[in-house]
Amino acid sequence: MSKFKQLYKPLLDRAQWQAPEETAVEGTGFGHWLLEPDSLSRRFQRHCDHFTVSLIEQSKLGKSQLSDDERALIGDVDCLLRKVVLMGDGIPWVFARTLIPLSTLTGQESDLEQLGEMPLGLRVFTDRSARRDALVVANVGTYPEPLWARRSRLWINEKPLLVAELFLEDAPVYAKESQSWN
Ligand SMILES: C=C(O[C@@H]1C=C(C(=O)O)C=C[C@H]1O)C(=O)O
Repeated sequence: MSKFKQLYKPLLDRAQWQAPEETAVEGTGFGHWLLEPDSLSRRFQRHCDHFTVSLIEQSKLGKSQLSDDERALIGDVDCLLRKVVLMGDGIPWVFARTLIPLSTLTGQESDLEQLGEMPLGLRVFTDRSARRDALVVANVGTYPEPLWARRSRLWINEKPLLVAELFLEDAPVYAKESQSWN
């Protein structure tokens, strides 16, 4: 099992998700990253010379293994599970876990199963129908070091997928300059 899965999946599993307005993230430097409505991948590309995705795992997840939260957001459906690490200039920035209902992997979206190390967001957000909702955030760090995560539902051609992202220690979201609006 990769160190990323061993280290980071438990952190996402125990996240106590909150709506952004219930937290103090809005208007902060890191908040602009956590609340990014467009593609995070596109934003990361602007903050490094070489943005890459490393595929950690891709497998089928039976509907019985969904959490109640997940089931409420994407339905009681079998899914494709995709786990990746997003890297800027080779430095791990985000651990991401995505649930794509098999019913979303149909028609024009059947290619999502063969993404490999192509960033999911660059594929999804090229579609004019793409939108993000149900965004929640959580601090899964240990005081005084925050470690922020977010989860949101993406829609493409009115079909959902659920993305959870853990912003790792070296991500630009924690950089001093991110305190400015950008
Ligand atoms: C949804 C996006 O895609 C990003 C890339 C992912 C992947 O390649 O699996 C998963 C989550 C995101 O961090 C995005 O760019 O906003």
